[in-house]
Amino acid sequence: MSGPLLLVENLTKHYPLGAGFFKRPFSVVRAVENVSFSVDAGETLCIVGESGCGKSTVARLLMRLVDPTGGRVLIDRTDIAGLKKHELRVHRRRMQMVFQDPYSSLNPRLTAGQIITEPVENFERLSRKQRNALAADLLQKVGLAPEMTHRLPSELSGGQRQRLGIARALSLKPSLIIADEAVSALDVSVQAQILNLLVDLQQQMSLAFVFISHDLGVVEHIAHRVAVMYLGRIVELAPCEALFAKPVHPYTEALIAAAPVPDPTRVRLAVPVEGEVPSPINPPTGCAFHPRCPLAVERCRIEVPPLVPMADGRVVACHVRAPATESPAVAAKSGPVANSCA
Ligand SMILES: Nc1ncnc2c1ncn2[C@@H]1O[C@H](COP(=O)(O)OP(=O)(O)OP(=O)(O)O)[C@@H](O)[C@H]1O
Repeated sequence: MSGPLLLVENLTKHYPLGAGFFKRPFSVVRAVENVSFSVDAGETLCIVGESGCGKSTVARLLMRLVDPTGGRVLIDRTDIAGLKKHELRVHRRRMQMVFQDPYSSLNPRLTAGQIITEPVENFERLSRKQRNALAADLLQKVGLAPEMTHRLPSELSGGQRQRLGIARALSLKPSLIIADEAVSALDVSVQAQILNLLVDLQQQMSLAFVFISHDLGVVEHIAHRVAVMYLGRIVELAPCEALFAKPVHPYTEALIAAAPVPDPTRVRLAVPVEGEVPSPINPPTGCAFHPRCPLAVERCRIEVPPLVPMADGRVVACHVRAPATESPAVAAKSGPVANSCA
């Protein structure tokens, strides 16, 4: 098959707030604005950004758990907006979701074996023998012992529960997994085990991931490419190594500067960004980052910067660092740092 597995074009989601005369909303939350990206088979795209920048809304739009205000999502060139209910159900086999909190997303009354075979049984009848064989295979794939099949979620550790969530997501043999803060609730050592598991599974099964996280340490471990979101928009999308070595957008630079640095030899970048993310109900004019940006000029207050392609394959929306009218090969002022991208 040619072309990307997932193609997202100008995706927009405005949530109406309240209802006045003629059911007109009082205002809207501009959760996602004109977001575009693609993901190839076997690739991991990470979406990062501070709380409230629209990451989870993108995940929900990809799964069509909410309908977009504008734009479209194509999986294998099929626009998911055009699918009827039964077609969507079949299509959803190809995309599965792994959630942040494996405890609340797993039915506490079902055993591990029932939890992981349930998605398949929604589509086809399985004999007891087939069910047991499927459960054993999936448990083994995610590094859990076959004896776990009779355990309830409450009898498992956080890491084991997340492995179970991953096994359930794998049961329908998807091409794409959307993981929303899938390791955020886990201890750092367990996080590393789950991330390594995801990378192994990706290699074995040519899985693609859209991996949503606010933790740059996690992102650096797993990403092939990274999309940085700020107040509903992508402000930089770059190959992982390039992004960590030389962030171009001042917001990306500030996020990396604010992240804990486990390696003391690693150079810290500029000063962390100060202040809060503005409200998506009444976002700033021009570049939404300008009130917090140390580089902001008059143009930033007036015009929304377009995403400009750079020479190294990234796109950046910044009037100062990637002006639309100038040569795209504008380099960030920060020096390179060591990194460990996937
Ligand atoms: N159903 C909804 N109705 C109204 N506003 C919503 C709804 N869901 C999300 N929002 C708003 O949309 C914005 C983006 O939320 P979203 O959950 O996508 O952000 P996020 O980056 O995933 O944040 P976090 O990391 O805290 O989960 C926020 O301002 C949020 O309050």
